[in-house]
Amino acid sequence: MDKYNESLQLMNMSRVHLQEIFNDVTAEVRAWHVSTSQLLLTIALAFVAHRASTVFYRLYLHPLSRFPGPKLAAATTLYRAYYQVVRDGGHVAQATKLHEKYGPVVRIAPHTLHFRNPKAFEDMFKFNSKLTKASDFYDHLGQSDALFGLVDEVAHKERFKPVADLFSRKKALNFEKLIVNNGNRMCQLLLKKIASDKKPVNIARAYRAVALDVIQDFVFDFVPPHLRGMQDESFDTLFVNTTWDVMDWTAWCFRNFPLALTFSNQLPQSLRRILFPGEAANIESFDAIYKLVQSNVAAGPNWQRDSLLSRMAGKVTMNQLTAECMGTMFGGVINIANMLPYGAFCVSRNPPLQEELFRELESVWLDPNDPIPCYTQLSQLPVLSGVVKESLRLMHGIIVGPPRLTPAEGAEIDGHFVPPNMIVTTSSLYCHTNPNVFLEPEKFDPHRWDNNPPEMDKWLVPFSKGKRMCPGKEISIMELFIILALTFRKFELRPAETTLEDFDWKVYVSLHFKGRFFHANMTPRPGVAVAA
Ligand code: HEM
Repeated sequence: MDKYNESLQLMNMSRVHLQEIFNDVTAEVRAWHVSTSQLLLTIALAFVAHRASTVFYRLYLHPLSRFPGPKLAAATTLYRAYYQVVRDGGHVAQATKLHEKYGPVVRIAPHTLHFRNPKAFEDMFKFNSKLTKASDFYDHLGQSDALFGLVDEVAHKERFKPVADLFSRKKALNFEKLIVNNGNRMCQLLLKKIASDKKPVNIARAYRAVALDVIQDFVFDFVPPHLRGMQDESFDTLFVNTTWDVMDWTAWCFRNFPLALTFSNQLPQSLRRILFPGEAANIESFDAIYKLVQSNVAAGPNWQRDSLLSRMAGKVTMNQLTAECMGTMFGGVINIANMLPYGAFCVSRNPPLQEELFRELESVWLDPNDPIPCYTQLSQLPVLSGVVKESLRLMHGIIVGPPRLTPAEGAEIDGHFVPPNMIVTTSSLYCHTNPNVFLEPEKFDPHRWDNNPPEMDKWLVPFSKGKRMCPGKEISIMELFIILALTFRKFELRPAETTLEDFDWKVYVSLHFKGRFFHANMTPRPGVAVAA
């Protein structure tokens, strides 16, 4: 609400300011005895001349003009905007097509080069890279003043300090109990649902809800029941819905046309829901998270547990704290809620693989009503490890790259010198589908990971690489192991009206499925008991 009022106030101030400028200009013009039509014509001609000279500069004189690519993309960002907004997150697919035509490096926007060779990923994200985050990408996500989007390395280091060891491997292991508790609750709710309703289960929704509750336990000190993901067996709750709904074309629209955001800010929420559904969901989440942060902070400093919020409260402003909590909450849900249903679908559509995984789990976990074996033991299981790695590989993590800015001295990327202050980008997609490393790369094949081939491990990069890689890697991998182990030890799944085409994706920050949520007929394995 504060954000809304602030924007309204800003708009009113700009309106008054514009009116004053208009009055001044009109008075000046009258003094010169120039007619309004003459003035408008002059302005229009000046505008056209300015645009034409900009296009000329970009095409023939710009530091990137020697790089190949469509002329339209070199001339205007509208080319990229078209694929992002109108073709609904289709720009990575288009960049891939452009690479087929123009080779491994393509100019996809006036100041941006897109690279395809995995070596470019290595050069951009190596630990000592001098490239920095490209701010416009993070600004439009509302993360410019949060860990995810802070460009300034010193400011980022300061912000990360209080939470650094919360993400460490040792602390991640302490977090295992919370993941197991949430996973057990998901299984109990699924059992209840199956017992009361013979229809296929929307397991994708259940996975989104469990991922949400796990990350909430990491981020907040406490979360009231009405904001949890797993309130009941419908898994149909505010954040379960908004973490899905925010991922639509509106984010790209506001990135390319910031005025659209100003316009959207003037609309009542009901109209915004129709015109800009993703942004409406964003506002709903922001307001709810802001209040949640406020109530958590008010309850401190006698925190119930060690959390991102308790570590940061008092060290940053309320707006910064809300952006941190929101960014980490969404980051912790969106990818895991892609990987779990995709991995579970690929296993369940392959009955011999499902049986093999079940037998492997049964060998270390004889009675399904006993507590799940510890993560260290699960992580030694080869079939389960292969399933987790294939889910990570084929869902790609943050598939957009994300974009980086070259330093003052320029940078060498995949053998090309890129001048200073240019944006360079690539995608984990090209590392994960490189046929020289992954034979038949499109195939979900957990056994390709038998014997842990180091070359394949090196190119598994959904969490990115280097000093700004994902600090939530350990927690995420542990979560995938535990939730998939619970699923396949306790249930047998058969896909219901879900096909591989439902997992076709478009691109926002991570990928977003175009089809229906994964539904499965779920049968409890023999001996699985519903808790009283
Ligand atoms: C499978 C799940 C996940 C994937 C694939 C993933 C992927 C990524 C990637 C690729 C980045 C780097 C983005 C960039 O370069 O701008 C990133 C950053 C980040 N991730 Fe994750 N993430 C996942 C889960 C999580 C979880 C569970 C948490 C929190 C517990 C988390 C917290 C963060 C934070 C705070 C950053 C910003 C790091 C920085 O710039 O300092 N992520 N994530």
